[in-house]
Amino acid sequence: MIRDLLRAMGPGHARPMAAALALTTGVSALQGVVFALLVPVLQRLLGPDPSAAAPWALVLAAVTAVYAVLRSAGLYVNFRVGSTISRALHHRLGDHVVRLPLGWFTGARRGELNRIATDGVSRTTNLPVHTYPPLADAVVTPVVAVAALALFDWRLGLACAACLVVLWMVFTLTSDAVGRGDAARDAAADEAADRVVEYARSQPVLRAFGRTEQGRAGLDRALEAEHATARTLLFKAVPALVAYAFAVRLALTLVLALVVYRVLGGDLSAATAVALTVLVVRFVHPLSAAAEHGASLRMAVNGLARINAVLDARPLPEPEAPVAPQGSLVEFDDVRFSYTPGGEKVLDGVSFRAGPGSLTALVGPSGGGKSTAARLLARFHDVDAGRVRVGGADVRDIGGEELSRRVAVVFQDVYLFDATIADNVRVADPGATDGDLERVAARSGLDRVVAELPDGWNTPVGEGGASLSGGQRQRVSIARALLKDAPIVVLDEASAALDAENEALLTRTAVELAGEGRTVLVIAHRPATVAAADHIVFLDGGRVAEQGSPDELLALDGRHAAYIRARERARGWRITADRA
Ligand SMILES: Nc1ncnc2c1ncn2[C@@H]1O[C@H](COP(=O)(O)OP(=O)(O)OP(=O)(O)O)[C@@H](O)[C@H]1O
Repeated sequence: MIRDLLRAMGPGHARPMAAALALTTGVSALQGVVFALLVPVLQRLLGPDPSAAAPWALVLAAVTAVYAVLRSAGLYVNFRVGSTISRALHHRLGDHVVRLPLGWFTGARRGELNRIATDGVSRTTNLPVHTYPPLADAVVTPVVAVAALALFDWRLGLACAACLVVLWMVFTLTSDAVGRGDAARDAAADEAADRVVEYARSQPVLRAFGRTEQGRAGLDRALEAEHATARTLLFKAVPALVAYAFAVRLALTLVLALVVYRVLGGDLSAATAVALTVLVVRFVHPLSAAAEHGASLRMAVNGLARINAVLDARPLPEPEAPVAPQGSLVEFDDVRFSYTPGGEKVLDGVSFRAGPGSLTALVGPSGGGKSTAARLLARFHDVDAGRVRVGGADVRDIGGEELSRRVAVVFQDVYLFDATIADNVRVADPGATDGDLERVAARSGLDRVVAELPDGWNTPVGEGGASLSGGQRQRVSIARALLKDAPIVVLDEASAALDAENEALLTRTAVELAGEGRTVLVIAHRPATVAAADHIVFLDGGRVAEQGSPDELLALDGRHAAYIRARERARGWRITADRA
């Protein structure tokens, strides 16, 4: 547990953590000494000569004063450790996550990361303040007091020690049961959180097709599964906690019965019996609370395991001696790739070239591998075999920053920050002047969007860009890519319906960018964009089924031509081999 915590926090925290732990443990042990000192004080107070209690009372007062000071210091130190843990875990997660390949951030991972960074970290932060001190009081204090008790009466000490061993076993079983149930509930809660977000996002589609009930089925299933795991946790935890509380009371009753038995047998004086009874009864509450804190400890352990699982996710290796690409030729050379190790091949021997000053359209049926090819070019993932080259250099040998400078991607599902339009475009170049913004806005069609909005460039776009239309978001995204001024541009054409103006905009931008000497790849869904391309790569089932110029592929009258005819029929278009 401590090792897991230190691993999650990173180097430099071992000493302060060990000091805080030692202080908390020492304070609990000292509390045991305070309780044990009550025995000689009470023995003498209740005996024939109460004045004999004075020296013991002085010792008790001195130890209690030291205990009070250390307890306050411990509280302060533990609060500081708690905030250090919170800061360290957030920084470590933040620093690590930005180095993870973009392919790591699937929808499910985003939900999980959110819960880990909030719930997982807060459980761990609670450890030094709310979990460990009461647990140490419930475990260390009785152990020390029992050891001291053995000095007064070894038989009673032995009986108490046996009780503590049995209680420890029940305690371990209890917290294990809660820990297992909690891990299952956590996984179900992650799934439910993802489904809620998905349901909210899919509302426009579900309502458009009147399928809100059917669309809820997945969410209902996930919520039901979460309830089921919460119920299971309850059914496991409550009997375990009740059994533990019963075991504590049974053990204390047995010890008290032994005290009475020994008094009646004349082996123990009444004064000692009263003193021992006070001592034993003093432990009922902390011992009873131990199971709850043990359960919290197990939950924190689960949270830590999830934090460490994120920290164990490996970033893509950066080259030790980065190679500088020469130019912006893009080459796919017999590329093979699957999303899961040993899983189905999503790209299987894909080879093509996209040269500077040309527009290459990746075309093909849904699931053919077009987006995957674009992601491999931007190195969201590494290929399993073959090579993706930029300017003659394998993308794995180019530094991450250099590759990002060279490749700009306009995604289909544009994400905008909850800031103004200007801020969103400036993400590509924070130092861009207003003039730079106007220039890229004129080229991307964003100028018309800005002109129509009352606050112009200063219009807030809402979370994720929610207050803009799909077409407006795409224009912001294109403006952002233009501002980045990268020599290689990948445009993922929206497959959803956009208005005619927006449809034409992307094609025009792609042609213009290629005309300026850039390497442009478009994941093309529209016949007009395909017709405007210099080179078409038709991907089907992860393989290049055909490739060539639009004229060549139409003349071939193969898979590509049939696919385009089908799409034209669907849209009521007519295609010619002419460039747009
Ligand atoms: N993150 C992912 N994890 C696992 N499998 C994935 C992932 N992304 C895509 N796939 C799978 O890889 C295959 C190719 O998907 P890809 O998105 O590259 O196809 P596409 O040609 O771009 O399709 P579309 O035109 O519908 O966007 C599909 O079978 C898809 O289910």
